Amino acid sequence: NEGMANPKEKTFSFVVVGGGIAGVTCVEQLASQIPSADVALITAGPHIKAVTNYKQVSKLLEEFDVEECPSSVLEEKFHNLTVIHSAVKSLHTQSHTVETADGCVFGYEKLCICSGGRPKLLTQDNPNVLGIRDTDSAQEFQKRLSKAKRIVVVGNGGIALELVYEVEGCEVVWAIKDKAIGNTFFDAGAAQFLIPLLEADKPERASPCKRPRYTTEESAPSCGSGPTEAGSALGPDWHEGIVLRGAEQVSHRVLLQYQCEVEKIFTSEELLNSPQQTVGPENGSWPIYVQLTNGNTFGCDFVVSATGVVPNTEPFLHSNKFALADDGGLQVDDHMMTSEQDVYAAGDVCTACWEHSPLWQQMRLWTQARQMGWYAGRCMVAHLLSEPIELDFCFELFSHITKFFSYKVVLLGKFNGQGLGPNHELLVRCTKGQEYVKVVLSGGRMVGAVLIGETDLEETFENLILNQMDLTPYGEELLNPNIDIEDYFD
Ligand SMILES: Cc1cc2nc3c(=O)[nH]c(=O)nc-3n(C[C@H](O)[C@H](O)[C@H](O)COP(=O)(O)OP(=O)(O)OC[C@H]3O[C@@H](n4cnc5c(N)ncnc54)[C@H](O)[C@@H]3O)c2cc1C
Ligand SMILES: NC(=O)C1=CN([C@@H]2O[C@H](COP(=O)(O)OP(=O)(O)OC[C@H]3O[C@@H](n4cnc5c(N)ncnc54)[C@H](OP(=O)(O)O)[C@@H]3O)[C@@H](O)[C@H]2O)C=CC1
Repeated sequence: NEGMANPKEKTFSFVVVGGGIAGVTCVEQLASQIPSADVALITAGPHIKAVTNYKQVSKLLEEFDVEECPSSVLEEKFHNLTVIHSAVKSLHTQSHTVETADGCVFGYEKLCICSGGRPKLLTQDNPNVLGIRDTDSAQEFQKRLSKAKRIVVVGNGGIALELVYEVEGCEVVWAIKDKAIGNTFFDAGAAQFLIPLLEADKPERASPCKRPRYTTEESAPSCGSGPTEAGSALGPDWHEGIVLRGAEQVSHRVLLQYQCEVEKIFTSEELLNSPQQTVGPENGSWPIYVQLTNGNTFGCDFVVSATGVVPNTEPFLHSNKFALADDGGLQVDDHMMTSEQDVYAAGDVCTACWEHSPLWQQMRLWTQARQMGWYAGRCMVAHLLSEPIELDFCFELFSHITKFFSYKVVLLGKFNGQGLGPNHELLVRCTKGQEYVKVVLSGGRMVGAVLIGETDLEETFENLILNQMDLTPYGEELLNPNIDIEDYFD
């Protein structure tokens, strides 16, 4: 048995792998619910992520800040917790042990894998194609941007939306596959509402920079050595603590390239060696060139591949038989259990494979990482104590609060009509520069909503979605701004 090659350092009741929001929330549950149980958090990065200023906005909507802090903060809070800073190299489910990069072996009764994800880059090993995930990659991006005149951003999800709005002083060529911006979060109508903000100069910030939340200056104690391991994912407002400014004296300059993908990425040397290449007027003067499928080629300082995440599963797969989902995540059931005995998973690394509520879908977000970590911890405790446990209420309805282009954005349920086919109708109310409200109705009942701006509708709409009331009699009055909708349904 490979796992027994090294002597076991210690056996814990619970071991959690990963110091991101899923792992830390899981550990907090475990350590607080059974104070007599030995709990270990094994994490590759030097810091851990902690949820602060948690606020329950409504039944399901939640808001919180995330702080990167030394693990001692957690150990001081929970005396039954040990934090081990080393990457898990292998897992041996037969012997219930994990082995870390520095050769230590730890036993577990129950294990939760919360190893997150990493950027799904367009190309690997190209120093001019960057992904943004953790503090180090954000700092590298910031450093490269400060000298850049033009960058190409590829992808149409969360990171791209944030970057194209936040980056100043640098031309941004934004290449997206779709007809409208922000396909993972909203539809063409919402995109139309937001587009003018990309064309205008950015308003001056009242307070230019908040306290930087993400720093790697102080090094945390580690039981391992070797190259820096990937840290936890960034999260809400990550860009507020750092200056995202290029080398030019401009505010926004975004050149959108719709409905295209990257055909080829090549260097100026490759360009000179293939004279048939058709490129723009700056032929040869950029470190890297991106040829798009729409026939346009752009020279740039570097490319940001904001093209999604891949679950971090590798160290756990070797010699185990984990069932994987199509997106590469560890399949988990409605108790956050993987296909291997006594092994649970939560956060970006897992794929929720239970039969979902008709109003919920998985998205790899802070909120879901926190909810899954919390629920996985509760399940692990319940199973250890042989107690029953039911799927948590938070998985009834998808809910997310975030900010794009400085607007508050609330997403509820099937906000983009996901999976509903043509069998749904939309009601939209839009006031340019102020708010965009979209409601998705199916069979006369509200199944989703997108709220951009200070609409104050989230709680009422959440209730209407949860209680599945037939709204047919109200018709378009539902969005009549002259009616106080809360009174309407009292
Ligand atoms: C730039 C950016 C902005 C984002 N903005 C938002 C936002 O505004 N709102 C939102 O809801 N979500 C946002 N997200 C998504 C959110 O950050 C993630 O969904 C969430 O952090 C996932 O948490 P996690 O704990 O599953 O994984 P992670 O945070 O990735 O943590 C994984 C942990 O596992 C550790 N690890 C990995 N492999 C090993 C190993 N082999 N051994 C030991 N430890 C290991 C890592 O060091 C890390 O500590 C953003 C993501 C990025 C990259
Ligand atoms: N405010 C928030 O809530 C934020 C959340 N995040 C989260 O962080 C994680 C990482 O963000 P991000 O990288 O933006 O991931 P997302 O999953 O949000 O978006 C990825 C985007 O890239 C597109 N894409 C995928 N492959 C290619 C390709 N080969 N060529 C061109 N486009 C491609 C996808 O299109 P398609 O879907 O059609 O494949 C999609 O538009 C996500 O989990 C995201 O939810 C990040 C920032 C902010």
